Amino acid sequence: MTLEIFNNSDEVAEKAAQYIEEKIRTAILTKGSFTMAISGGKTPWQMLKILAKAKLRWEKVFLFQVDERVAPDGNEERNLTQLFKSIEGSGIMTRINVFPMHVISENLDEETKAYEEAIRKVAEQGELDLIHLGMGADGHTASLIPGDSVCEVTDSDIAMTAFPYQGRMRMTMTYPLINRAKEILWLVTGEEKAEMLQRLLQQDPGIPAGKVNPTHATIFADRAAAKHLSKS
Ligand SMILES: O=C1O[C@H](COP(=O)(O)O)[C@@H](O)[C@H](O)[C@H]1O
Repeated sequence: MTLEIFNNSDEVAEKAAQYIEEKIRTAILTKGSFTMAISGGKTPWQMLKILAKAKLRWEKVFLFQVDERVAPDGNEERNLTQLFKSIEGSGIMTRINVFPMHVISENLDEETKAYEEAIRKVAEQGELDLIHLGMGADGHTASLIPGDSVCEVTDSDIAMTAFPYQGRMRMTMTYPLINRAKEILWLVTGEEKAEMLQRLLQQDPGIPAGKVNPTHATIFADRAAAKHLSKS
């Protein structure tokens, strides 16, 4: 696991966008396409806004969601709403292949299977080229929530949480899929994440983030999140 520390969250977003742009460029040149997944919350959107300005062959990019809240289409809490807001006006909207998690269906278990299949159709052996992850101040990542049995799922790539978290049920990528990714890019910013960043680096299995495969993982953090690190 590699750690890079930047001055602030704006710098993290800019460097992460540059990093992903380079990965996309190389993948398209070498194998013709790029498959990636993006998390939700608040951290990724600035990065995505910057990335959307890159001159790339966006029709070769397949973008999945790491997780989603069960809420109506267009709801501000939906990660998809924020994703679309981040790329609107950039000109990539009609070119990039976005795969929304369908969370307003009557049968969400069926939708989890359908999403898993959609990933397997475009990503060989269901291995995404890059998964972006964030981390909550409680150590959750994706919607792998502390104490929720969704963290124990090993036979599906996509699953529903057993309980609402912050008021919403969620659909999420599970460990098997996340841990198969060719590369993981963590974005961790803000002082409230400082303790969890230490635990992530120690691969502490007591928090959901600590159980993510560290082998091909890079963490981009800001100084606030990394404030304890020089002391440890
Ligand atoms: O609830 C969520 O939170 C985590 C962390 O979000 P962040 O904005 O604090 O980085 C996020 O990774 C996850 O996708 C999201 O649903």
